Amino acid sequence: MIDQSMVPYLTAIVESIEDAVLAKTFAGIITYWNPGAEVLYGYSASEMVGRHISLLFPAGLPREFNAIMRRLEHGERIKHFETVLVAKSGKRIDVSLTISPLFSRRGELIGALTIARDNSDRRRAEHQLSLHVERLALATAVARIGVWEWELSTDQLTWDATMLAMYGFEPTDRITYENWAACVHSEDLPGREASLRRVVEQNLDGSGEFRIVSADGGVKIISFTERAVLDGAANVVRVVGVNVDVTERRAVEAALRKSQEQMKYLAEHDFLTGLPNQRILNDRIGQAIELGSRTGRTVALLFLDMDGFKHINDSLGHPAGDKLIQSISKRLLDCVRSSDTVSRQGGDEFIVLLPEVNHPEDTAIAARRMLEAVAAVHSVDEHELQITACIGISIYPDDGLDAETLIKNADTAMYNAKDNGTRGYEFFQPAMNLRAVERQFLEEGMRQALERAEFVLHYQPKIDLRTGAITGAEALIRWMHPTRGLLYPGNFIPIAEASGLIIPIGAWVLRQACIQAQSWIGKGLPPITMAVNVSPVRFESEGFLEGLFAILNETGLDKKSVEIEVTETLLIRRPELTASILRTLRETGVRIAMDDLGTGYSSLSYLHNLPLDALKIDQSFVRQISMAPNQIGIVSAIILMGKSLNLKLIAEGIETAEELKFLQDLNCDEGQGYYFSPPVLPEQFARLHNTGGFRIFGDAARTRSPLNSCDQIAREQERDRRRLS
Ligand SMILES: Nc1nc2c(ncn2[C@@H]2O[C@@H]3COP(=O)(O)O[C@H]4[C@@H](O)[C@H](n5cnc6c(=O)[nH]c(N)nc65)O[C@@H]4COP(=O)(O)O[C@H]3[C@H]2O)c(=O)[nH]1
Repeated sequence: MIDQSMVPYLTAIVESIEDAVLAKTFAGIITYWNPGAEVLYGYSASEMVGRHISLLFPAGLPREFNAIMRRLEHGERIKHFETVLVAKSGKRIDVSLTISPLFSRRGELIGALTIARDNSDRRRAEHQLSLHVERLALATAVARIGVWEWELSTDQLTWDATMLAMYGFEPTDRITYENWAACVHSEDLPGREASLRRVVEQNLDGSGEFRIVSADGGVKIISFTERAVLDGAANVVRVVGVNVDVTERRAVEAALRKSQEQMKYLAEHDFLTGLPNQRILNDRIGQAIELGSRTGRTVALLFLDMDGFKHINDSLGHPAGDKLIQSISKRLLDCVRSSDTVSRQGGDEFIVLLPEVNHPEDTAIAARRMLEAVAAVHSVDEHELQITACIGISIYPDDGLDAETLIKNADTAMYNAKDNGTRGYEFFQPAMNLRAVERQFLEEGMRQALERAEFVLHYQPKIDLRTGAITGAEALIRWMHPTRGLLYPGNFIPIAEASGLIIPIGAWVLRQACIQAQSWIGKGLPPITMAVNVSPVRFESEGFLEGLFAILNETGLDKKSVEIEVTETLLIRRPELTASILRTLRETGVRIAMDDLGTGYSSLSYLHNLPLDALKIDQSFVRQISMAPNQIGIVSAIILMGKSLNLKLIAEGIETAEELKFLQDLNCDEGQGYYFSPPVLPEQFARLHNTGGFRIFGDAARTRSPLNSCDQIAREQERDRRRLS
């Protein structure tokens, strides 16, 4: 029994605790309601005392109520009965109830005392936990993370559904260590078992990758992590682990790696030939220089450029041009060692790096080998193509200490090789740089020379070698350079050709020559043929014919009075195109002369296929008449062949009476040369023409030039020329 004196204290305790305390009769009528109950349920004591407890029940009496009452009748105390009650606000509250029976003095059950504790927070926490667990399960399923446990005491393996699916097991299959081991790739099993041993025996975490082989032979790559679970005495009792199927990820990574490698390759190699590009070449030159500076070895750089590649590309199309470049690149690779680098600079340019050269002269051997390899016939589609190349060579350390200088100097040497055109390769010499600067200077000047009217034409008479009459004039360009004085074509035409400036310059020459011829006719001079040199570059340029006809129409000169002098190189480079352009020209009446005959490499035999009017015998052959009489057979042969093709023969550069006599004897039709007159200004030419030409006697030795000053002019020009070259 409770000491009555304690009642106030007990009441104070019950009134002050946070838990809800209520007393009710056996019939369920509330007889006591503490402040904690007011807070929990929202009802005040006055509202609840005398009311039935079922007011708090969500939907009538809970099923367990009667059972609880029975247990209370037996004097049992109900602990932690969890249920849901409804507060005044209608909110459902999770509560944990402790219900104690209340007996009368006579021991009859008269009611119950209930202590309710708000369980909402704990429930929420539990709910959150179960959500986490669910999410984790979902995440492991989505991420295809398989989870497993190995209970060491029972040797029981537990796998989740992802694990089973990963290994191809059915949910009903019994998983044993042996089943698992049978799935592991035989090469990886020892490693896996060692890892498990380390976990079990040494409590060391394991992780890594291994392969499993499915029943159909498919291989999966599995990433694993495993760890020991310890008991209170730090003994390993369980091993838990996760498996992730990373097969696809590894495949994607491999594909990504491959595409990155491909991108790197493309960034460093020429797409057409697969050769290293400029970037890699620069690196390799840098490495070679570094090595060379330590070992004292020389490094050689060969700059190759194809001759006339553009024409092959234009006439046969880019696909054929590309195949030719590929064929050339293979040949070049065959010429060098694996330690050498062949790189393509774009277009038809290649650079070959020989990182270790004992003697610079050895490079000449390599260069000759490359020239031969390039020159051999290339089979491209149905075509048998031939192409030549020029090579410029620079040597480290003599010609430069860095990649840029070495490349620039090899390039300069290559241009010199093109100009000299004999061996096909040239070693760089410092003087070449001066020439390159000079070329640059002239090219820049030439760009303005047309506008500033710095070009002039001189005219050299062509003479009928039987009568001495002037039959024509050859227009020859000169450049009145503002600081250098009079420049001859040899000084600037090659630069104009290389830069393309020859196209406007050539058009100017033609227009000027036609205007001059018209002007002479206007002054009453007998009509003559006006010969104009046409550079191969211009001849092959787009719109050449249209431009030429436009000028002829514009100036009104009779087409039959115009003679185009073309060189043999055209025939070698693009025989079909050349023949077709020449035919069109010829049909309109324009005359065509083949210049510099015999200086190129063409076979004379195909000349009969071309629509020619005249052959010009180069002055080097004419010179042989007086300088090497034993070799004059070739002049006779050219004349005889020309005659047989019904072509007019014009000898160039006649300087002596002896040469003239010889040519006359061979029935050469026409000639020009200092013996008669050098190229002269238009007024001088008009005066010459006015006199009716030259008196030619049967005895050539007595032939006289009508212009006393001719010898003088020729001498002065020769002097100028020597001074300039
Ligand atoms: N030693 C010697 N030389 C003689 C004699 N008679 C004439 N010559 C020179 O020989 C060259 C003949 O011209 P080419 O063979 O057409 O050779 C020309 C031609 O290929 C080219 N050329 C000249 N003018 C033009 C032009 O307007 N356009 C183009 N594309 N080329 C031109 O420049 C070359 C050189 O022209 P030039 O310096 O004017 O030199 C001219 C002329 O002055 C002689 O008896 N002895």
